[in-house]
Formats: sequence, C-alpha cells, structure tokens
Amino acid sequence: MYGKIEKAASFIKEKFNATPEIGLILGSGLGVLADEIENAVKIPYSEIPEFPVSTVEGHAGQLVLGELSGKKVVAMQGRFHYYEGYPMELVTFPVRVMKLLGVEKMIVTNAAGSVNESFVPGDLMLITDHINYTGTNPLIGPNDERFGPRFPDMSEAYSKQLRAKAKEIASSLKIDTKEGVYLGFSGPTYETPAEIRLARVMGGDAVGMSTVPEVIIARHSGIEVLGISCITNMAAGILDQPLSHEEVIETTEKVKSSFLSFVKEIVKQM
Ligand SMILES: Cc1cc2[nH]c(=O)nc(N)n2n1
Repeated sequence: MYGKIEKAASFIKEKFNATPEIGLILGSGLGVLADEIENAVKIPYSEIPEFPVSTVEGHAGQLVLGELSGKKVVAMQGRFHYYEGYPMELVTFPVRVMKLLGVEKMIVTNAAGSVNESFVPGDLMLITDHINYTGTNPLIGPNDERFGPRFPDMSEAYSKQLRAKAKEIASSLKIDTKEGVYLGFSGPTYETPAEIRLARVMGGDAVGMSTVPEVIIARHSGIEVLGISCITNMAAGILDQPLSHEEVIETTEKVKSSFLSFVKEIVKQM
C-alpha cells in the first residue's frame, strides 16, 4: 500500500511543486470552497495513479492544489464514501497521500443530520468528537509504522486549539456555531427513527456517512484535525417527513457564503 501512496504523491508533486500545509476535505455540496483556491492546479482523481473515482452526485472528483488565504492548500473536491463500496483503505487513501505531500493540519467538512433538536438545518457544528458507528475501522489489518502506531490515541481526535480558534473567528464573523459529537454510520440509508434515538442515547449530536474514516487515518499519521458539520436536515423521526439527498444539497446552498468566509478565515489564521 505504501508504494501506491508514494506513487500517487509523486505524481501530484510533479504537477504542484510547493508543499501544501493544510488539507481540506469538502463534503456534499461544500466543494465550492475549492473554486476559491488561487493559482489552482486541478487534477481529476481519475488521472492520479491508484486513486479511486468519486461516484456521488454533488461531488466533483478532483484534487485542487494552490493558495487559499495565503496558505498552500490541497483540497479534495468530492470525497469517497464507504457506502459507495470502496474498501476503507481506499476511502482514506487521499488522506495518506496528503500526509506524504506534507500536510500537517486538516479541515474536514461534511453535511450531517441533526440528532440534537436544538440544532437546525443551516447550523454549522464544530465537531468536538466522533463515534465510529460504521461497523469497521480503516486501520484494521497490518499496521504501517511509517504512518503511525498500532493502537493510536484518539483522546483528542479533534484539536481543541483549532476549535478554539474557529470559535473566535466565528464570533468575529458573527457566525453562530454549535459544538457537538458527530456519529458516523456506514450509510447509504438515512437512519431509521430508532437509529436516531440510539444515536441520541449514545451522545451523538449529528449523524452522517463520512468523516470518521478520514479522521481516524489523519490522526494515525499525526495530522491535526478541525471538523465542521453543516447541519442539512433534522434526522429521521424528528419531523414527520422523509429525508432526501436533494434536501441536503439544498441546505448547503443556503449556508454556502457564510461557510466559505468562515473556512477561508480559519485557513488564514491556522
Ligand atoms: C450527508 C448526510 C446528511 C444526512 N442527514 C441525515 O439525517 N443522516 C445522514 N446520514 N446524513 N448524511
């Protein structure tokens, strides 16, 4: 596996010879941030050796490297999900490539359903911690010590320091943020009302189908992580209405501008 990651990283280095210090993983409908990257080098995932190809509507499927708020960044415009049928090591492959490119800090964003009824669609939730309810783990299998230890510590998976900075920035930009625990299911089904009640009992504030695998791999290789969920809908059973991907994309449309200015300012001050 290490050889494949090196191959992908050296292919990218040939096209972008600077060292990106910040990695960005942009969730459903939040890929617009990548369009703000200056002097952008855009590489479709299909051109990068060993990279999987994204299949979800609303995900572009390219790596974008360049400058954002004066920092060298690498952004995933479109991500890979376990529910698409990729093995976890492919879902998280881009995070290890980012590590080899030199990334030390990462902002992971996602769209999520609110379990905590005080969170409403359009809210931005700073992730304080996650619950891995995917039923698996990207680190299962032989450990590659070149990335990290066999049993990684996850006591501060989401950087307190980055979160404090994000909170400061949010208040200066008059953006109201929440804080909470992200509970990751495998998907692709949205949760049943019973699963949402379980998520609540377990201490989840928002649910989604991504982020957990990428953050586990990021933490394994010592990358500092800030996680931001865009609350796109009330989770199943809270309002008596069905859920849809359209609703998710629609809500991200609404929060786009505040989300963009928020993350750009965070990148500037990281
Ligand atoms: C992207 C996304 C949005 C939601 N909403 C929800 O209630 N449950 C999910 N799993 N997801 N995932």
